[in-house]
Amino acid sequence: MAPPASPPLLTHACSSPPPILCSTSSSSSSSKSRNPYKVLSSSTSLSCSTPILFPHLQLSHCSKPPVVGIHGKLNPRRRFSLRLRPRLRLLSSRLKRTSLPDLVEDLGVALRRNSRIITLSASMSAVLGLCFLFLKLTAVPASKVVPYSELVTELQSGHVTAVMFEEGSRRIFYNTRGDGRENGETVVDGEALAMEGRKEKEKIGFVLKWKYSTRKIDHDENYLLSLMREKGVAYSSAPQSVIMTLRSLLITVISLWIPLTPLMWLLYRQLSAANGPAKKRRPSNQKVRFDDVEGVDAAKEELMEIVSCLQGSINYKKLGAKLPRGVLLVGPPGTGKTLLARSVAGEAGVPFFSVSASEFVELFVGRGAARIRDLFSVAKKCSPSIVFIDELDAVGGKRGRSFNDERDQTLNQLLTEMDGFESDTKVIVIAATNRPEALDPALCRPGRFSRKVLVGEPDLDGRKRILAVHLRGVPLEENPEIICNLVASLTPGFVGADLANIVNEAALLAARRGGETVIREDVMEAIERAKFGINDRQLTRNVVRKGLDKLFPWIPSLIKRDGTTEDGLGFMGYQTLS
Ligand SMILES: Nc1ncnc2c1ncn2[C@@H]1O[C@H](COP(=O)(O)OP(=O)(O)OP(=O)(O)O)[C@@H](O)[C@H]1O
Repeated sequence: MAPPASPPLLTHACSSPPPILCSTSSSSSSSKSRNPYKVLSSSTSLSCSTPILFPHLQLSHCSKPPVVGIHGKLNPRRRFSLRLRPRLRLLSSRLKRTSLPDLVEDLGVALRRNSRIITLSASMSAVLGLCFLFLKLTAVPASKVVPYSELVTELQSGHVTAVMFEEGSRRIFYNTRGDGRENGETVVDGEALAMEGRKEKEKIGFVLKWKYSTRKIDHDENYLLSLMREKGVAYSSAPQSVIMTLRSLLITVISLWIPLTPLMWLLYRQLSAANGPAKKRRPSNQKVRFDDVEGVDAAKEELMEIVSCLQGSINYKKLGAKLPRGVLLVGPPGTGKTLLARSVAGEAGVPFFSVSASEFVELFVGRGAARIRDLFSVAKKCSPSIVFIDELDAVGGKRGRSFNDERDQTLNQLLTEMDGFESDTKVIVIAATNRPEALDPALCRPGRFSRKVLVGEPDLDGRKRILAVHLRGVPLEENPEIICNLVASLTPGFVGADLANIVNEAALLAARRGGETVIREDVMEAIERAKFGINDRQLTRNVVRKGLDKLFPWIPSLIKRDGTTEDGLGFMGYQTLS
């Protein structure tokens, strides 16, 4: 990737040294011409004139030199700088490079991709906006809340003109002389409106007209009523208006739901993820054929028979036979079990449902079983079809070994589903595992995974044929057959995945070289990489000596500089012939 063109180049020393990409003046001209950016090791120090690329990387990793103030004190302001200027410059340079139509197009693509999230957020915002509008429109100036004793005092002094008890709550509203409502007109108006049950809007006006409110004290009603009768105060009771009830309900809901929303969202995600695979599971059109899988002839033959049964070229029903319900592919990793299953689907031309057993491992008890149910119901609808379960041991382990109830339930569901096929339902379950010994015996009984197919490591001939498959699209300098023979002879014990990787590595090495074809050296280097890994460090005697010295510093050097031990033996303690 080309580095950004215009970000400013910062120049300062770097005291903490994580490797960063930068150009250094110390690099030799030859290496510079090939790779202008090199990784700085901890020993490489940057001079003040060292231009540093990607300032954000550098700044986040390196501590700046302390900025010393006039009195020799550290200037803390500089240390916590947000480094806005370089960031703004970077942003503006990027903006300059992008045109308006591009931006509009990008925006359109982003909107289309996230249309579900956008619709959800828009509707949530609209609902919240409506709630807010409702609360705003129905907001009324609240009556002044006073202590109960004040109401009693005002009643005793004869200042109270009218009292109203709110039904279904403990609130008491009242007005006093001298607050503009003493002539009783408005109060009576409000009371009258409430009593007559007129429109809700007018009822709000009723609440507005009460200047004070207080909370009722239990067992004091009799005293309060006698006091009001004695003073000749008009008193009444009224229910809370519908709008006010709605309002308080809404406030309660919002105040409860807003903190709960993140939790609900997490729960929703978990549940929807649980439903995901069944929803998403669509029969895939397999392009893999039996020709693409080599070196596992016995397994191929077994599976070819199933394909013939599915296609109807073998009339197994005539002799009273039943189609095998399950085929278990057993073998070491990378031998082509998944590839074989895909080729079965490709050859049979039937829908293929591929799933990894770990997808059924769920947090909530019963979710894994539900997924299995969904998967099989879809597969049955699309029959004849093939269900492929990779790494079956993730759910098919022996039951009752742990307290993992969820896994046991999932396995029970799988057993039930495999039992539940009617004899004419053409759904074949192919499963793959590297650990057949870990499987529950119930899975392997006849009627479920009755057919076990061993997919083993390929022999010399198998390796040659696998290589030929993977070298089909690779331009080689030499005859492919020679390369196949060479690689196959050098890679005993390698499985299909290893061989595919060698071919890929060789092609990558050729591309790195800038070559048009893959040459023998690329292939040899790829084999070396596959066998020994990528490591520049040669295991010389010196390196071994240093390593041993580091591990056992208290022991006097076991190996001399010439590679022999004190007693003249080789460094591993053996007398060598050389
Ligand atoms: N017999 C083979 N013929 C051709 N290619 C093979 C063969 N075996 C493996 N490969 C290559 O290796 C890749 C990985 O193989 P695959 O996923 O089928 O292995 P697996 O046995 O299912 O491994 P695991 O048990 O780890 O899931 C395949 O995509 C294919 O490119």
